[in-house]
Amino acid sequence: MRPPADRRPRPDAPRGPRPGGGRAPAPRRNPTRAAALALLTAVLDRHRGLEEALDALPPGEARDRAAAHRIAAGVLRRLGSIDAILEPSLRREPPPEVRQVLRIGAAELLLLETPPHAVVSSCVDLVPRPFAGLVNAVLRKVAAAGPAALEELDGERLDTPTWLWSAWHAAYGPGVRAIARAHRLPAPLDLSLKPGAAFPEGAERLPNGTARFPAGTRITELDSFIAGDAWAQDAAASLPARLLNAGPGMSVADLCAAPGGKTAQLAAAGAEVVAVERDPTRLLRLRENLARLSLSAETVHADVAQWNPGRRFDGILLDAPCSATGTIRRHPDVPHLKRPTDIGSLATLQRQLLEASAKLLAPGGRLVFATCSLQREEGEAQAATPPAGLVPDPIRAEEVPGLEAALSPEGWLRTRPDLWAGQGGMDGFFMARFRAA
Ligand SMILES: C[S@@+](CC[C@H](N)C(=O)[O-])C[C@H]1O[C@@H](n2cnc3c(N)ncnc32)[C@H](O)[C@@H]1O
Repeated sequence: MRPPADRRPRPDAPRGPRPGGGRAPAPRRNPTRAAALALLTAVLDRHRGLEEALDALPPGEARDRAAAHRIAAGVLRRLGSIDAILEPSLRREPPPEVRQVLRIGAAELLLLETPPHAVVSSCVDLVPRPFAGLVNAVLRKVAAAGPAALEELDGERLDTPTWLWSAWHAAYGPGVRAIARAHRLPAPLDLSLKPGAAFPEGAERLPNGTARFPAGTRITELDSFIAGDAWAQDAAASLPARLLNAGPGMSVADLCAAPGGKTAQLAAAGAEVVAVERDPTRLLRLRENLARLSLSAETVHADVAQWNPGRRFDGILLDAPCSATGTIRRHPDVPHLKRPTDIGSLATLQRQLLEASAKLLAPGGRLVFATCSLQREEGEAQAATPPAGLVPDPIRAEEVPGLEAALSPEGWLRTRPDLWAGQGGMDGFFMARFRAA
């Protein structure tokens, strides 16, 4: 089907000195697409995080930010496929800004199915004049091919960087395809609730108690959030804190704690919690989150590797910094920002933090180690050699209803984005539990 005729002046028509004198006015840049361009340039050309890039957008209407995020996230999720579709139309590599605009146009035409007349001319208006004709011609071709063009590609493979595909194939075999497929969709909104809080209307109750809303739900409009009864936390992210079985009379150190989802769970369970975080801005956010929920915990600004509180704890939760490859559904910039070499240095840091944490555990106490990574170096390989003084305390099937298949023979829990696929999946986490010897 041919795209409908565009009544605007042809974008490649000369714009400049006009017969009557003076220059043609510069085309008005569509604010949503201009913002999407800023986001993609930040992530793909400057290697900045998508959230950080969103925060750096000039104050504009919320609608533009949300729509720009939707477009940019679509491009990041399907980057390999989009580039494969653009490739035959590009004789040479265009400047980065022009490539990003082409990707925006292609994502809108193929993924969001925005009508071509709304996409093509406003993408043309975003690029320098010499590239107007190219963008117009390429996007018209993409529009003519339509979304069916995507179906002819091996999108799962194309949209996954090779180093991640190889690592996941080695770890999960054919499961790599299901993981890659899960990364195409935005994650639902999951809420954890304070004990005794009413289950929110309209939410789906998952086997672990999480209240799940469809992707795109605005948390700030939900009654349980407004009432301070709930916080955003992926179903898988709610599991590590539960494995400590914390309650009144138990002292727990939540190490690497911000923004505090797990601190909130531990405090809500009645434990005496000390939350330790190295990043002062994130620590501030943790305090704000606890205040919003009317929960209390001691908060400490410290590097866990150096922290010496002069006491030991009955429970320790180490939710260690990691590559976050388990959260790609929520953070589609991750595959484009992380490098294979990051995994080794993060694994070294996790080891150091695990060794330091083990020294803080009271005799008989329990330690849970967790990362939101799908990489074995940041999970199974760490747990296979516990620090001195710790022995394995295998997680039992009855502790993780609905996730029995995710338990390894060693009693470690490995969640993946393709688990509970029919209900919207979950983040990829690794969890192992130990006891002080
Ligand atoms: C995976 S996030 C923690 C998420 C948190 N547990 C929650 O549930 O909301 C890791 C956190 O560790 C912090 N961090 C990284 N290295 C640290 C260190 N050496 N000491 C303390 N905190 C650290 C990061 O700033 C980040 O906030």
